[in-house]
Amino acid sequence: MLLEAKQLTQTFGSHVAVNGLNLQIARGSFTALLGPNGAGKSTTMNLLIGLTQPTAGQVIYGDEARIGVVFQSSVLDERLTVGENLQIRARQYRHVAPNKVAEVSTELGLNEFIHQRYGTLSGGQKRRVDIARALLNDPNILFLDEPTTGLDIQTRSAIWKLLQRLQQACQLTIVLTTHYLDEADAADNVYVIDQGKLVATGTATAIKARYAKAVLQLTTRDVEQLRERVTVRPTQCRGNQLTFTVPNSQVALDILTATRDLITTFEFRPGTMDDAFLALTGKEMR
Ligand SMILES: Nc1ncnc2c1ncn2[C@@H]1O[C@H](COP(=O)(O)OP(=O)(O)OP(=O)(O)O)[C@@H](O)[C@H]1O
Repeated sequence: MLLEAKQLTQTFGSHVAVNGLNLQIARGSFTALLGPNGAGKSTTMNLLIGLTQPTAGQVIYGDEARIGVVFQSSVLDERLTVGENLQIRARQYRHVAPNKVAEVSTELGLNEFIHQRYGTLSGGQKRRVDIARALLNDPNILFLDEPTTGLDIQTRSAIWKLLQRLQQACQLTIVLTTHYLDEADAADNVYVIDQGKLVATGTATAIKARYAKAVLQLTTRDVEQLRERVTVRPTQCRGNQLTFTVPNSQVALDILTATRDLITTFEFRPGTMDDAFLALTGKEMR
C-alpha cells in the first residue's frame, strides 16, 4: 500500500467535514474520490497531502512516496508564458534534471503553446500545464483536486485519457476528486463520499452492479400471457408496455428469451452511477 488513511476525521467548529474515512491506495492505481459539492472531497485531499492536520485519525505513507499535487485553482502566474512558469517552478526543486521542462512539455503536448502566456490558454490547456508543473519533481503519486471541473465534455475526457496514459507509462499512482459520476468508470477504485462519510467503495462497475438497477421495458402483443411467463413482477404496467427493474443484463436476457414470441419491441437501460448514487444516499447528485 502506498497510502492509507485510517479513521480520518476533520471538523470545523461543530461541522464534521470528514467523518472517519478509511482509504487504501495501492501503488500504481487510479483512485477517484467521488461526491457532490460539499461532500468533503477537498478537505480529504488536503489531509492526504499533509496540507492540514486531521482532527482525528491518521494518514500513513509507504516508503518512497513522492507527492505531486494539482490544486483546484492554479498556482501558476497568468502573465508569464507556459515555458517561463515551468522553468521557474523547476528551479524551486532540487535535483530536477536540466531537460525536465522540455521532457514534460513534450509528454503532455505543451510545445505548440509553450511561448503563450498562461493566462491566455483555454481551460484544458491550462489544466495540462498544471499537471506538467506537478510532474516536474518526478512524483510517484499525483493528487488532483477536481481537475476536470469547468471543462467541456471532450476536454474532460482528454484529461482523463492523459492521466490514464501517465498512470500506465510512468507507473504513476493517481488520486483525484470529481463530482462527475460518469467519469468514475475509468478509475480502478472509487470512493463515494457523502457528507464526509464513505458510502461505497469499489470499481464503478462493481458499485453499479451492486446499487444501480437496470431497467427493461417490453412492449407485448399479449400482456396477460407475458405476465404469466415472467416470474419477476413488473414495476410498471401501462397499456401493452411493461417495465421491469432487473439486477443485471443477464436477468434481462433471461426474460427476453422466455418471452421472445410475445414481444414486439424492447428497451434495456443498464444502471448508471447516478442510479447508484441515488440508491446509496436517497438523493440525486446535486
Ligand atoms: N476551512 C473551513 N472552515 C469551515 N468549514 C469548512 C472549511 N473547509 C470546508 N468546510 C466545509 O466542509 C464541508 C466539505 O467541504 P469540501 O470543500 O471538502 O467539499 P468538496 O466535496 O470538496 O466540495 P466541492 O466539490 O464543492 O469542492 C463543506 O460543508 C464546507 O463548507
